[in-house]
Amino acid sequence: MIPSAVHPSLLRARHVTKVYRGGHGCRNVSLEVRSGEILGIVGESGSGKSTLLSCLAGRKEVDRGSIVYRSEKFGPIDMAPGADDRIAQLHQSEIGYIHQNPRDGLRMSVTAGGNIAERIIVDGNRCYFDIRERATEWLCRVEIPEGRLDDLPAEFSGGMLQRLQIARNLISGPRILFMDEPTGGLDVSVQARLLDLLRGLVRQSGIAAIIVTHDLAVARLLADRLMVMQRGLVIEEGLTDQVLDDPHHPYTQLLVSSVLQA
Ligand SMILES: Nc1ncnc2c1ncn2[C@@H]1O[C@H](COP(=O)(O)OP(=O)(O)OP(=O)(O)O)[C@@H](O)[C@H]1O
Repeated sequence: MIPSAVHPSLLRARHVTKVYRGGHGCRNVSLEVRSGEILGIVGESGSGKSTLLSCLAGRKEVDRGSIVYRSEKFGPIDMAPGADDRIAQLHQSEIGYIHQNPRDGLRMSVTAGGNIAERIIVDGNRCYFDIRERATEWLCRVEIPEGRLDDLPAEFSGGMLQRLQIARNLISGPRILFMDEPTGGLDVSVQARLLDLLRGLVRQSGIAAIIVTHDLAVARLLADRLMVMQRGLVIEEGLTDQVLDDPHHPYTQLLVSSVLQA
């Protein structure tokens, strides 16, 4: 049962721990995210960022701790997988999840338009012209030519696939967006355009977001606050500029200086 006390945060995690057979996933992580706030989670490969993100989004079971999302429709929801069958509904409406590999977040056998429209169809919209119009509008917002509406994603470049995944997630007006290395695996120039686009869309809509990245430049551009992870633990957190310009923990200092030297 979720305590009935009302708290202003959209997402609240307490002492989240996920340990794999082979070792650490994430340990004892507590955080809060409020509406309109972008939290960055940074750290080297294997530090536990993706594990934490999956747990927070209710996609992975935790061994210990609690995660509560304050839904607009349902009120406080325990995000432990299986704890509440409304989590699946939230993933079609109030919650968005951007995978590093867009193929994991798209239906590759369905047209671009079908991919984008899925959430509004699930939401009950049955008007063909309206659905097509909104899908076209979102295709244009993510800078994909509207003539590609009926193409299959397999015919798209990596950057376009990622933009399609973003449109698919944002069309339902989610309140919180989880992003796992959204620009990973893309060329630098494609990355830069995608980041600009993401920043604009997230800021315009005022939604909360949690972005996992190993790239401090991405974190600097998108995040208001940062958490730095090492071996499953959060070792430093604060406002993004504060953490990156004046890192206190030796590991954060090393991360920042390795970028400066690159
Ligand atoms: N399904 C799994 N089974 C066992 N161990 C796992 C699993 N997923 C992740 N791990 C281990 O947990 C640790 C944290 O991995 P995780 O993928 O969360 O880190 P990360 O910071 O996101 O790294 P990357 O940026 O490389 O994805 C690593 O040691 C990893 O090998």
